[in-house]
Amino acid sequence: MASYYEQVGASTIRDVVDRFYVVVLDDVDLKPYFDGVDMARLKRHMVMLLCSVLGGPEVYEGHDLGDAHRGMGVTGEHYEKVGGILVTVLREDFNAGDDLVEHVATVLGQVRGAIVEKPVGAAG
Ligand code: HEM
Repeated sequence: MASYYEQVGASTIRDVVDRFYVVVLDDVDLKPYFDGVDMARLKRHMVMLLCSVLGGPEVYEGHDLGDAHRGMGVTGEHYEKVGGILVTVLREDFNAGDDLVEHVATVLGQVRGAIVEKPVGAAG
């Protein structure tokens, strides 16, 4: 059976990532995290990561996700928001099927612990 990557194609994955960051940066709570960030590089790394998560041949060459987000103080609430944006973009803007969306949601659950530094509702 064709991998999700083969079904979707690398060029669509690039479009998904472009759209994803448009929505993320449009959110007043999320935007400040990305001040001064090299977005071209970030998008390139996110595309590689998403391609490999979907079964493509790309090898993720960015930092380990824990290292990449260390010190940012990403809250659980903001994590759910970002993950929710990715899922919504896939489902609503790109008509991704349930299987693909569920696979991505599973991976989001697996990497959450590496990225979130503050539990939901924690002060500060
Ligand atoms: C939802 C799951 C997430 C995934 C899969 C993810 C993935 C990534 C990847 C692949 C990078 C690039 C690392 C590198 O270039 O070496 C990155 C960087 C970054 N992420 Fe995330 N991320 C997630 C959630 C978040 C959240 C919730 C926030 C903040 C609210 C966030 C903020 C950032 C920022 C600001 C950078 C840039 C770091 C820098 O270049 O200095 N990420 N992320």
